[in-house]
Amino acid sequence: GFSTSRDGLLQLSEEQLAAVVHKEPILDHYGVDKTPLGRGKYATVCRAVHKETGVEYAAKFVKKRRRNQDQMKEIIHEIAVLMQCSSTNRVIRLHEVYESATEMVLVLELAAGGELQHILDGGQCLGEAEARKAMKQILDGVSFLHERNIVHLDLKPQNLLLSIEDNCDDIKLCDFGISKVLEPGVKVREIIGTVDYVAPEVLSYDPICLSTDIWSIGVLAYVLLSGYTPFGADDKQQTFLNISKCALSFEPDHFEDVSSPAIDFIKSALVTDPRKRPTVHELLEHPWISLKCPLLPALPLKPSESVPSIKSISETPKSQRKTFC
Ligand SMILES: Cc1cnc(Nc2ccc(CC#N)cc2)nc1Nc1cc(C2CC2)[nH]n1
Repeated sequence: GFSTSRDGLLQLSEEQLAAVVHKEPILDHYGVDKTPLGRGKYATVCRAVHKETGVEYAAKFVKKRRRNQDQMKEIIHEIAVLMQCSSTNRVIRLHEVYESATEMVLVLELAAGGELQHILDGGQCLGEAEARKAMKQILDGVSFLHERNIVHLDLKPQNLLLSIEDNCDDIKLCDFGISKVLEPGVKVREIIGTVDYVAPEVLSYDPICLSTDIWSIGVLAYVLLSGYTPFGADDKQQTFLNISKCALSFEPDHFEDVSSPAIDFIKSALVTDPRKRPTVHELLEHPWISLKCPLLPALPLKPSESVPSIKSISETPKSQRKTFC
């Protein structure tokens, strides 16, 4: 088990840490690419190949000190969260940790498809079926976290990784660098996160809760379906204002072929009062995601079954008609 400190950070005992941290140089065991794959807030991530096995990973280099402040508590928290998430495929797996004088290096599962953001670059968006499939996986990952009282606080397309390039069949959450564990009675307030995805309570410095992630999920669905951010503006201040006022609009030409269940899903999450937002489990039950009605029968039907003709459907009493959607 892991203990939490007063500020929402998980802790590891000396033994737990010693069990995962290697003190020798990572370069003794891995070939690390010079060009980084990308940068988190305070980290550099490079492709790394294990010399003996040839297996590829993503090595995340995190400075132990930042602006002359010790960051070990925050780094240990990220390691502990990743260790708690080792039983779900919806979160990037932690493999090993290396420690040098100045850095901690998290050796993480490589998602070769890169960031979901990459698909959205150039103003692209996903088709509704793709967006639904992506959102279902993201909700599965977030429900795993929320069941453990972990709030991610930085859900955005850059932190959603694809196992396979341009393919939304296997999406993984990453970057728990600013996540928190919410304990009853522990007030966590953080003015962080990425502007476009941050919830109103973060801007007004009110306590953060699991529903802070639900707001970001609403923004994510809006972006995947339209390619636009709902509150984006030319400058940060205006974006903050749009978020605080929850100035939400659905431009007809950005949403013309988006279904009303999808619009309703977005509207239900983008509610100013965090207590009025659905939980992640309620979102998993939302008609857009759970697709309450049965899908069209997979063709071809068995020879014995004939597809009912329109005439026979109209003769079938309403109560006995199968609904297709
Ligand atoms: C092919 C690829 C391309 N670009 C990034 N960008 C990136 C960099 C840092 C963070 C922020 C973090 N953490 C998020 C995305 N990650 C990739 N694969 C990863 C990246 C990783 C682990 C998460 C680093 N596994 N596979």
